Amino acid sequence: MSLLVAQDLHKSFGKTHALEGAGLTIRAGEIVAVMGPSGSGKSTLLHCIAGILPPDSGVVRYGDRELTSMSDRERSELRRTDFGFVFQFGQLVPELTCLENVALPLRLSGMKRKDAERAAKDWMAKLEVDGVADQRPGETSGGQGQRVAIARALVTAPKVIFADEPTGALDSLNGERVMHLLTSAARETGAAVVLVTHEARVAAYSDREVVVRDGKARDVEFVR
Ligand SMILES: Nc1ncnc2c1ncn2[C@@H]1O[C@H](COP(=O)(O)OP(=O)(O)OP(=O)(O)O)[C@@H](O)[C@H]1O
Repeated sequence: MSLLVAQDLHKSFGKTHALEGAGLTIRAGEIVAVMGPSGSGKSTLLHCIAGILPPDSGVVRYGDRELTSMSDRERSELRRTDFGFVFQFGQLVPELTCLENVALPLRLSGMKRKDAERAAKDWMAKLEVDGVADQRPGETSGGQGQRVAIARALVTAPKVIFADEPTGALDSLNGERVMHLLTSAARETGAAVVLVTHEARVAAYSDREVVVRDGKARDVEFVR
């Protein structure tokens, strides 16, 4: 079943045509790697399909709803309820402890502190970072920080996790560990993962690869 469908996306930044007719289909629960050379438009595509960046033209559908015709407010609400995000540098709130960071999305949706922190602790244990619960992000290693960020992305049980170079700042051993934990957690919850990477080693964790060249995405059916 198609969960997220993007058709004929165009996006320019001044004279730079980042996307020129890109399309993509993500099915429920699948892990898709978006690959391609630097500057080909991978991040722009991810931001457009995740409702972070409005395309200049083209359509993005999520289930039976059209992201591209929603108001900013509806799109933010959808991102909060249905999507999770992991970026290259975790993007945790530095003033909060790791536990508070993971609990934050639940607190923002109105959950009581105690319940939110209990759920956050469970996810931190699954990602093997419960040991840094009381530390601030600046006091953890890069790999721990990324695993905390993944716990935060998963805590709301999103339908889709968008990950942009989640292992980009890690050494290969930590990168493998993060990918293993991210993909097994996603498989456990049934979340789809859209993973931007330029590393074949990272893409090897996906079910399927999509290659972006010159702002156009081409599906490569490659089921492992
Ligand atoms: N906010 C922006 N302002 C101006 N130009 C941008 C912006 N974001 C992206 N671009 C340009 O759009 C093109 C596509 O960028 P994008 O970041 O999507 O590529 P990418 O494939 O993710 O690259 P990389 O692998 O290097 O991260 C590039 O030429 C980039 O310079």
